[in-house]
Amino acid sequence: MHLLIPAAGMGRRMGADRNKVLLTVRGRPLIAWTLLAAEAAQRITWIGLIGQPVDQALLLEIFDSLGLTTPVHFIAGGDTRQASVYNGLQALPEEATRVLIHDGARCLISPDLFDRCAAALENCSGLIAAVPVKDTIKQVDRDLKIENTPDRRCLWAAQTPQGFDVALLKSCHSKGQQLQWMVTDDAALFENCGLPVQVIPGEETNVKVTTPSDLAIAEWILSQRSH
Ligand SMILES: Nc1ccn([C@@H]2O[C@H](COP(=O)(O)OP(=O)(O)OP(=O)(O)O)[C@@H](O)[C@H]2O)c(=O)n1
Ligand SMILES: C[C@](O)(CO)[C@H](O)COP(=O)(O)O
Repeated sequence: MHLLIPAAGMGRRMGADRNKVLLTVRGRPLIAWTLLAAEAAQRITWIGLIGQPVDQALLLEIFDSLGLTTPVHFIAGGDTRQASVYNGLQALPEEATRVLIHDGARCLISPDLFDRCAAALENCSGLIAAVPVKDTIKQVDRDLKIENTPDRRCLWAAQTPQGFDVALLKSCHSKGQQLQWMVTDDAALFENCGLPVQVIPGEETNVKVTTPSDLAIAEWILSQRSH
């Protein structure tokens, strides 16, 4: 299975002086943990690491230091996650018919979740990992007045990996560019095109490291694994 790892963000909400995937967690750059999980997965055979050109040398140094056996290719990212994934899709080998897309910032993923998503993608053209929400979710208006409380039984928090038929996803991304859709995950492009997306149970620990408190959470989770 081909895997694209978007890792070309700026980490604004982290407030760090560099791309947050380069920050150290339990002695390793955050992105190293993501790459190691992909390496340990049985079904990942190719990795496209999408990064900003300014980070290329350091990212290449990191995956060289890991001694990965899975082929890893650097792909230049874009100004948004959507643009970065678009670039990644253009860089896929011709033989790639299915692709998993996993946030570099979700460094706590287990190899098993990669493999479960890859296996499930053999039976559908679009899927996401997700977990049921635990909080009651409120939809609010611009004045933060509650407008609606959706039925929690129908609410799942989208994670990554997200997996798709490559030709269909390329078509949805192109339509999104033409119609100027701005989405925060690739599944939304599929949905906007009226294509089905299946939810696969994700992992509570598959958090997206976004703010400083997430770094502390990642440190703790990784410390529990090394016991
Ligand atoms: N132009 C971008 C923006 C984001 N990402 C990647 O998409 C994933 C999810 O994005 P997010 O957590 O929002 O990362 P940042 O955009 O770096 O964070 P922020 O929004 O706080 O700046 C991350 O692995 C990030 O590196 C990317 O490849 N290209
Ligand atoms: C793709 C994603 O991780 C699903 O929850 C999320 O939408 C990424 O959002 P971000 O703002 O780019 O971190």
